[in-house]
Amino acid sequence: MTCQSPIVVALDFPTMAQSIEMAKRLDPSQCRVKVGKELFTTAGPAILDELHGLGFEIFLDLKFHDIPNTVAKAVTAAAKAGVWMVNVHASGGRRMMETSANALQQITDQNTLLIAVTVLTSMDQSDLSEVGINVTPEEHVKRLASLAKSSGMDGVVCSAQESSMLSNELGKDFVLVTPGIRPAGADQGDQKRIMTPAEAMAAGSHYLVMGRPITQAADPIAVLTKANADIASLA
Ligand SMILES: O=C(O)c1cc(=O)[nH]c(=O)n1[C@@H]1O[C@H](COP(=O)(O)O)[C@@H](O)[C@H]1O
Repeated sequence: MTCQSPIVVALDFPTMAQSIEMAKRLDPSQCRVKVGKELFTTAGPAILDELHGLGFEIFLDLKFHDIPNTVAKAVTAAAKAGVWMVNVHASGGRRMMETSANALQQITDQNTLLIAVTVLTSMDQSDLSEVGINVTPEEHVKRLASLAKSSGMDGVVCSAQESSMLSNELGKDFVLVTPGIRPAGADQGDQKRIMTPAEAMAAGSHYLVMGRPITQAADPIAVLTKANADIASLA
């Protein structure tokens, strides 16, 4: 089923049963889903089969960061499992990203998107300084995104606050995946660099990752429907 929406719902649940219960309330034409570290660690690859069986395209968000050979093997395994998108950390460097991109090119029957995480949306200037990076989040995102593009990545994960800058710098075809999406008035939680769904799309984001504002809402479908409507009204 072709998904009409840029929204990717993060199924950050502690059990397979809870994530499937949420997925069954969602419609694969209205959103994609994301399987992250918590769910994959508890449920294993079986969760991918279950969600594919429900008709969803899956972003497997395990943010691989290791030596080039290990990451290339991991993204290959993800592509063979048929996921729509998989990610690595751009800070793993050029050889890690190039080796992974080359490995995916060998798999001719899959078009899995390979995306690099730049600066996590939970981090701000002070978090970067503490790990020895003394430039603004925007500058560091730009540096890592340029490296990701020249290393063969299809796009990056960044905050929507950087989408406009990256779209101008790296072109409109370079895929921008933006978490830290908060409808007006929603709880910010641990996210620091945030935007609303409509603002993020207007800034040039291609895909919006939304977790708690949907999954923890009293009426998750209402929040998703409203976000899709706000985005559609931009067109
Ligand atoms: O790669 C990601 O998806 C990701 C990168 C990033 O920089 N920030 C970020 O929040 N994420 C993920 O996006 C989701 C955001 O969830 P909420 O904050 O609940 O909307 C979580 O599953 C995070 O793991």
